[in-house]
Amino acid sequence: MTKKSFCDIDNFMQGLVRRNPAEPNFHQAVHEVVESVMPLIASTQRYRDASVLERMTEPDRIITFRVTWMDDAGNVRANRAWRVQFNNSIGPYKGGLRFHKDVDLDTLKFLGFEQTFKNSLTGLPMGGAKGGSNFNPKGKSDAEVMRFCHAMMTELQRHIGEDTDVPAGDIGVGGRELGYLFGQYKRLNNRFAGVMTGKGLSFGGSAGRKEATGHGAVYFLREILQHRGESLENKTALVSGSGNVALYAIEKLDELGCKALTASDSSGFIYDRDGISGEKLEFLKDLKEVRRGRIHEYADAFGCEFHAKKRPWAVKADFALPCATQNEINESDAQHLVKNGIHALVEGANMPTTAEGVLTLQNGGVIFGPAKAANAGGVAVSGLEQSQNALRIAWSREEVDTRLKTIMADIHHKCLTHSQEVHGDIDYVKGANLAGFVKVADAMVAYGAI
Ligand SMILES: NC(=O)C1=CN([C@@H]2O[C@H](COP(=O)(O)OP(=O)(O)OC[C@H]3O[C@@H](n4cnc5c(N)ncnc54)[C@H](OP(=O)(O)O)[C@@H]3O)[C@@H](O)[C@H]2O)C=CC1
Ligand SMILES: O=C(O)CCC(=O)C(=O)O
Repeated sequence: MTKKSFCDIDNFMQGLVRRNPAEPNFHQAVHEVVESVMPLIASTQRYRDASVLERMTEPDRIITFRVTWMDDAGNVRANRAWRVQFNNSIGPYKGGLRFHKDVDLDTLKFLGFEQTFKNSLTGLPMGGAKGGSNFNPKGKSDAEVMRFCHAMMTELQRHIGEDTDVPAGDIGVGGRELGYLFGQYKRLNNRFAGVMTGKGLSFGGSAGRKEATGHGAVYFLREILQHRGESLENKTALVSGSGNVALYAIEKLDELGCKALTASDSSGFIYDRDGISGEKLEFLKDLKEVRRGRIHEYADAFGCEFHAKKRPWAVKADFALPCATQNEINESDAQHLVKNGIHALVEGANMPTTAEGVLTLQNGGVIFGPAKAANAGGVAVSGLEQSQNALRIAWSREEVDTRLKTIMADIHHKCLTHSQEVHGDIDYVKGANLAGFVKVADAMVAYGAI
């Protein structure tokens, strides 16, 4: 009997779209990877024989459940939640939980798929997963968020474990939510185990985890620049978002001598020509992490520009770090960035640039650092938190930071090793996709047809 050949990208994508209709984000994430890895698959018999791509694009398991909770007015409310356990070939499932009104299965499948490759790039033994709920934390009281988290963990706890699946935070899930979630796990199981990461420092969290994604993205940008004999000093950057990733990207940019000119939330962006630093950065952290206020309050307090309902990509700067959400840079935003001579764009958020946007940037000569590589610092320090929990020790902030820097440098090196030339420059997209793919694919081949 002759074997089927799946080495045609359009053919492969048509099949994927047919099997996963109405999931545009998932299609987008898969297409980008397939474009990078198909030539390698075409030339590698063992990957073709093992159908690695077909298996890698199908989640191992999707758990869907209802979360019932009570609001402050005594109304019973119901939300939908998911855990997408995508691939555990190289380690226990690992990836964040997202709480946002727009969360759906499409979003979580794209994120779980991306996570598999990102976790592989870190060099740590972690598989890929993602979860979350369409619960909207905006405007909810602490007590409502607590009741929602306790209700969600009442079901989720059946599916996770330190050697099975280890969730963490993502959009809408930070220190407060992780505390409520972990507390309920501990109560229901009577076990204090490393089943979640991003925990508070007093109950098993790692020093530096909160800062790791933002700091790591800037370390990745620094690696890109160092490779070309350049630096961050006396430069400027556009940052979007003002949540966990954005705040600590701004902090590290400032520390390394680069002014962050912008920050945003879903209501618009602020433009501070003097840069967000010192007491202004502390104000922004308090505004977003403690008071949960809106971004215009920064402009009100410091007299800078606020642009309602706009994104920052038309402002002139040296670098761009999108750190808010998926597809926040479209083709027209990318054209603005190219026109303004942006030198490099590094993705702090997951898939913040549309496929057309990526092409426009790359064709326009912008160095493009994709999310899988650039924002892997967060999950990498989550992996370090797992190690510390397993060993029942706690490393110092300096120790964790040193390891994070090494991991980001290694990821950069892997991208170089696996990249191909585009327009005489390094293609970090291909490099990251290939490096992430090979490790997972080799493990799948080793297991045989399971
Ligand atoms: N936390 C982590 O460790 C990691 C996060 N990431 C990715 O980074 C990105 C940001 O996550 P994180 O900082 O943790 O999340 P947060 O919830 O802390 O912050 C999210 C920020 O993005 C803004 N935002 C969210 N959705 C939208 C939208 N649809 N349009 C405009 N702005 C929006 C939010 O504004 P508002 O409050 O108004 O909604 C907020 O400023 C996500 O893509 C996430 O998947 C990647 C790796 C690790
Ligand atoms: O720390 C983790 O486990 C996951 C972080 C995350 O969700 C991500 O990398 O997108």
